[in-house]
Amino acid sequence: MKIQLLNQQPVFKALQDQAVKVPHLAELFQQNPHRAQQMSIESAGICLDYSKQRVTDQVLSELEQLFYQVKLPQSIAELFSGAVVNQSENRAALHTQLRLPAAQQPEAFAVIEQALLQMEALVDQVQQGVWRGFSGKRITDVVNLGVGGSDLGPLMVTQALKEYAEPQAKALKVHFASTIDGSQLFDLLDHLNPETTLFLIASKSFTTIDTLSNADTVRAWLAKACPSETLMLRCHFVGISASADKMQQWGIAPENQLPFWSWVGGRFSLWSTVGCAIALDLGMGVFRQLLAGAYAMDEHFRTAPPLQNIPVMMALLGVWNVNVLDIRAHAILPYDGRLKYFPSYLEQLEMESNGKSVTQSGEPINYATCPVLWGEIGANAQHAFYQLLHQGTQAVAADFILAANRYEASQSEAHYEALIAQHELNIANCLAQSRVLALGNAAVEPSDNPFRHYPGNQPSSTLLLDRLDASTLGGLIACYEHKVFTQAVIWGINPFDQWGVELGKQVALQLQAVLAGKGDTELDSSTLHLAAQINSKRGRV
Ligand SMILES: O=P(O)(O)OC[C@H]1O[C@](O)(CO)[C@@H](O)[C@@H]1O
Repeated sequence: MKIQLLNQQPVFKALQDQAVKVPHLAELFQQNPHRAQQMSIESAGICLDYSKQRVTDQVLSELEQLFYQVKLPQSIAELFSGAVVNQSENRAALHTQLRLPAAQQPEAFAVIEQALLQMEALVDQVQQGVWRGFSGKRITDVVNLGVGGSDLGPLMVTQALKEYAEPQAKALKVHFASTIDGSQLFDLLDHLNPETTLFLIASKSFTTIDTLSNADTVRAWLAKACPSETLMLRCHFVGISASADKMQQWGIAPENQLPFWSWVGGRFSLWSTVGCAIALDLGMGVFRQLLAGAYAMDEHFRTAPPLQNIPVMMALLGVWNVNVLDIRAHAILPYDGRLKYFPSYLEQLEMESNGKSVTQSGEPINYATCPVLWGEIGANAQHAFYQLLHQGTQAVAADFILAANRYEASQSEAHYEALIAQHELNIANCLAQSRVLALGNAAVEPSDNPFRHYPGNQPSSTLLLDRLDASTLGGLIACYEHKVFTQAVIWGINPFDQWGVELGKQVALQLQAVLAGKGDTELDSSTLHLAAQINSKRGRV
């Protein structure tokens, strides 16, 4: 089927005509004192305030028309129904099915709850000390070996929700190692005890060299300490993958395998058994609350009208910024130290999904798709790259993410009041930054000094959470997943494949041979010269 391109949609020209008509944000706020109330949507413990986006009522009405012209209602229904939305790989993308409450799962998806129960049993055994290492000692440390979607989600969630860890999970330390160079393992293995460490090998394909090379390194490390290979494999490795065969070939027996399925995309997989590290670190109850929060957002996405729909509005505003206002950079700015890894998580979710330049059916696209997306804890980034946001030459859109409530559990602690004061300071900083970015200094604190000139008019949205907990975090992640899907439909691309990462993997294999002095020397002079220099510096000439 030929996809209709965004710039061929009837309303696109009208949207372009609006670009020059939208006044500066300072003026928009002056014109309408109720702008923020009118441009806020709330659902599942999350409020999206998009009043600091450069839109008028006319633009919103045209974006709403765009939603219907690209047939988003049908596409959303198809996504949830398990239609083949990933056409280049001929697959459904059913991450939403993973968070449907068990009571509502149709028979065909009974495997989801079965896999969760299997994961729960494993988590219980490890947390209760029933699962033991080869010498009979209880497991004290778990290391998740995975990369991309098999690492970033669990890493981000465990960091974000540490303070909600259930009592039985607290004794266990969960670590993550992803880097192909082995540097994380190099640091970790020095401190870990082979008798008491369990490794989760998480890889959807079970072919990813980054993860398998880390797995081989720990296997060698364990083999030195453990007298029996069978015992080592049984007591120290759990495989999490969509390929039972490949896990088996590596040496992981069926009883140590946690399954998931080809219809769960890697970067959408934290809701599956890939979330095992989350359940081990925080408890199965927390993991189920995360699923419930995501489900609440799924329902909101599926049913709310476009202009009242948080993910849809985030997507439409993103398209307006990228394709009409020509803003090609997007900063993710959580004002919360617990969301340290949220920007990296979204870098994969958004850029691996929508960093595409051909349509679902393979025709080239002649407009921009995913912007460059990056981020950092907002208050820290104020002391790093905010200078560019305020006074640089790039237009940048931003998402500010903030929890209204914080430090509620530790009221009896002596330092509680000081922490509350810090939270208020943090809130004030978040609000100050989005205000200055939007309005500039003319409307805030006028000055003739050119060094103190802030042009403003940098658009941003604020995602205000009631509090950051498992439920709102689940909703927040689902919200970005649905934003990504909505944008992909508007751009006419497939968000569920990632062919762009394949060629590099292939070429790395060739280069391994070149470095070993065996490969084809028909390479570009830069690569050849670098390889020769590296070999020479390593004394391998
Ligand atoms: O889970 P796997 O199969 O090891 O893949 C890890 C990651 O590698 C990628 O395929 C990209 O190389 C990601 O899409 C994926 O999340």
